[in-house]
This record gives sequence, structure tokens and C-alpha cells, in this order.
Amino acid sequence: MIPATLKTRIDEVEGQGHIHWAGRDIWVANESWGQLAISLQGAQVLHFQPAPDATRAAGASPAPDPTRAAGASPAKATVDSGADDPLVPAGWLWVTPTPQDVPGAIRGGIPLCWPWFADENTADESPDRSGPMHGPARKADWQLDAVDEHEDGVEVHLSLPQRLHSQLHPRAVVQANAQRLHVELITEHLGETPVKMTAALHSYLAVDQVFACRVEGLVGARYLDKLKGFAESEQVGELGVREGVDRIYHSNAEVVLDDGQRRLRVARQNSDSVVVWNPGETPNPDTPLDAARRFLCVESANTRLDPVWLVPGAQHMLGTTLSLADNH
Ligand SMILES: O=P(O)(O)OC[C@H]1O[C@@H](O)[C@H](O)[C@@H](O)[C@@H]1O
Repeated sequence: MIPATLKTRIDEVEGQGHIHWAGRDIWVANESWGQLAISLQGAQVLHFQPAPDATRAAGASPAPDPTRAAGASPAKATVDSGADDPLVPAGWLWVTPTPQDVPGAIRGGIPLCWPWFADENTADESPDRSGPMHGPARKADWQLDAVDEHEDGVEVHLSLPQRLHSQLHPRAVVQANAQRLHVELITEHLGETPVKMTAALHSYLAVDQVFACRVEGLVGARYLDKLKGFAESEQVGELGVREGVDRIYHSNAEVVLDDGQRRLRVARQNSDSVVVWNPGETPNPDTPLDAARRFLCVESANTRLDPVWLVPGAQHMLGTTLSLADNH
């Protein structure tokens, strides 16, 4: 579910190319296996949409997608999102219809939070540890290093041309094909002393209605409830989202997000924290309330529950893989 103007520009690309949207340089693939768009600000995947024929062949039965069913013509079906640029129900990710100007971050897609999650400020080298929420990497300009063919899709490599930390340096790899989207955030330690970091792949997943969603796979997991001062609880039964939610689950389990229309599997690599977040009645100023009902973040993360100590010469890969889950 992304803004109509973004979807139209992606549809206009034949093969691979760059578009300009909301003041950002965005790399796009629009190929027979599907569509992928990555903003070079933040190396942020903004859109992923497998071709409908290919997902049927994989044995799943996704909900019909009106913007692709008509043959990938410019999006027509729109969702009232309370903004001039309506959302269209395209793909697995959500992007706000009213993005902040650069140098602000775009809320949506898969922001890379690095080298800390939220306001934990691990690996924050500013004198008073007052660095930005979710770290500086999501607002920085990344560069596209390479695009390879990969499993009938693409593999995209991105890196940061400048240093954001004296010892740690990140790069990103995005793989997309007709069956899945896979994102890796790789951190290399180039310095001399151990460093503690946290991070997140802050995935904004498009849903039909957030307060009708179920997140399966967390039964029995302990979690910190950020809306209750980080009170610790145990998940009883599957999680049904019925109001704003902001929880860090201590779990390495694969979860399935079921919105009644689509069952999306969220697998994670080297992540013992899964963050489930929607702002409920109090979204950020860049997110109209109607639009906020259309996403649930299910984030592959390393948080205060499982921080990473990186030693000199070591590297850490935080990953997430999205694919369709079988219907019950
Ligand atoms: O608005 P941002 O900076 O993208 O972050 C949004 C949310 O991100 C989530 O990961 C956090 O758990 C929330 O506490 C936070 O509000």
C-alpha cells in the first residue's frame, strides 16, 4: 500500500532505472518477477510486489491486487488515506502518503535503524548520547554498488560512502524475486575496541485494517510493553491487534501476520527481538490517521533484550525474509 504517485512512477519504469519521488532518488526494478523500489536515502526498500502469476505458481493464494490485475497499468483503485495523494493497495509494504521533506526520513517501507534501535542510543558517539531516534543511517545518503541477477530476481548491494561511526560500518543487501523479499543489514567492525550496538529492520507491512490483524507465533514469549513503561509480560494466546501496540518480544520465532486478506510470513535472521508497533490514535504528524490504520510494523531487531557486542574484525548480519504463508 503506497502513494498513488509513487506507484505510477514505478509502473512507468521498463526493466531497471531510477525515479525521483518526494525529493528522493529511488532505484526501481519493474520486471516479469515483480517490482522493487529502494530509496537511496537510508537504503530503504519502499515497495515490493511479486507478480501475481508467479505467487499463484508458488501455491499460495494472495488476495487479488487491483493495481496488477489490470496488467500493471497505472494504479486506479485507491484507499482514502486522508491525504491528497491516496494510497493504492499495491504490494506488501506501506509508505505514508505525506512523507517528510529531506533530510527527514520517509515513514514506511523498511527503514534501516542503525547503530541503535529507537532511543537506546547504543554505539552513539555524540558527547551527550543525543543522537536521533533509530540512529543516523536511515536519513543518510547511501550508494548503489551493484545489481546482480539472483534466483530469477535481483540482488542489490548498497553501502554508505561516509562514516557514521568511528569503528562500525554498515552495508545492505536486498534480494527480491517472485516468492520473497529478503533484506540484510551487515555491520563490519573496522576498529580496535569492542562496541555494543542494536539495530532494526523497521518493516512497515501493509494490512487491510490494523485492528483486525493477528500475529501468530509468539504464544508464550516474554515481551516488554513500551506503552506500559516497559512492563514485562508473557504472550497468552496469539496476538490480536485491537488498539495501538508497541512491544518488544524476546523471541527468535518466525511469525505470520494475518490481516484476513493475506498471510505474510516474517522470518528473521540473527534477531532475538521482534518489535510489533502501530501508533493507534496518535500517529506521527507525517501520518494521517486513516493511513495509519493500514500498516503494522513487525520488525526484525536487536534491542536491549539482545544487543550485539561486536569485536574488532567481526561482522554481524541482521536479516528479515518476507514470503506468503499457506492459508489454513
Ligand atoms: O517514528 P519512528 O521514529 O519511525 O519510530 C516509530 C516507532 O518505532 C518502533 O520501532 C518503536 O518501538 C516505537 O516506540 C516508535 O514510536
